[in-house]
Amino acid sequence: MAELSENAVPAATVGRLPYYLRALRDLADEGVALTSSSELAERSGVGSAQLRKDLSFLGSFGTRGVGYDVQSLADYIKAALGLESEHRLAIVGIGNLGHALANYSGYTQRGFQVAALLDASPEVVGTEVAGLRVDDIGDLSAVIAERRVSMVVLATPGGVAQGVAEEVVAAGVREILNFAPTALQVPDDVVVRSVDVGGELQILAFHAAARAAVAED
Ligand SMILES: NC(=O)c1ccc[n+]([C@@H]2O[C@H](COP(=O)([O-])OP(=O)(O)OC[C@H]3O[C@@H](n4cnc5c(N)ncnc54)[C@H](O)[C@@H]3O)[C@@H](O)[C@H]2O)c1
Repeated sequence: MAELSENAVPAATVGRLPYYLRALRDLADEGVALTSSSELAERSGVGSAQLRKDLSFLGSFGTRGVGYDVQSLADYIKAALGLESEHRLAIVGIGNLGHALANYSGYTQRGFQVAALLDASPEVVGTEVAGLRVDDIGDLSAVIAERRVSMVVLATPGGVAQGVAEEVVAAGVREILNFAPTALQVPDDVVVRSVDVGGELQILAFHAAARAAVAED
């Protein structure tokens, strides 16, 4: 399939595609060949009208009364997400979080391979983590070029994250997954996604407080 332009699909739809893909993979693993929009929506945790609308941005799928072909829809979403070829990652900052991220076993199944680990500490550089030798951050641009790294996962302390991100961008990387508690300033053509477990917990705390306030009324 031709790659979709970034602007053709709303960001919120792109954000749900991985959930549809995971649900389709589960169905395929269970030997299910055809699925309905309601089943796929339920497994993905969205409403079926939302699912149909999201899929309409990608093309025309499904046969009325028959449903969606699990494998071909999964292949189509994979292509839309740019997962037909493997993406090679570097994880920068191999502390507590970097170790956990390096040891995560789910990358391959989802289209990624960890190709490099980098850190600044002499105690960490040269050690082996998850089967890879940790490289020195000073060798960042060479490592990125040699290992054909296209995405970087940032797990350094917040205070150094901006500087590291600038080096990563200078080395040619355009996609960064940022775990550091820093709002990274990057050029317009660089995409940063930030993960914040603490922020998510605060949102849950908001809902808990709102529920408690209603119960008190
Ligand atoms: N987003 C989240 O939900 C979430 C959750 C946990 C931690 N964090 C953040 O992730 C980061 C890492 O947390 P941690 O607990 O693993 O910390 P840590 O101190 O255990 O690890 C940080 C690592 O970064 C390395 N480092 C420092 N400066 C560097 C540089 N310039 N270049 C490369 N490596 C460098 C250190 O040597 C260390 O190994 C912190 O910023 C923390 O706030 C975010």
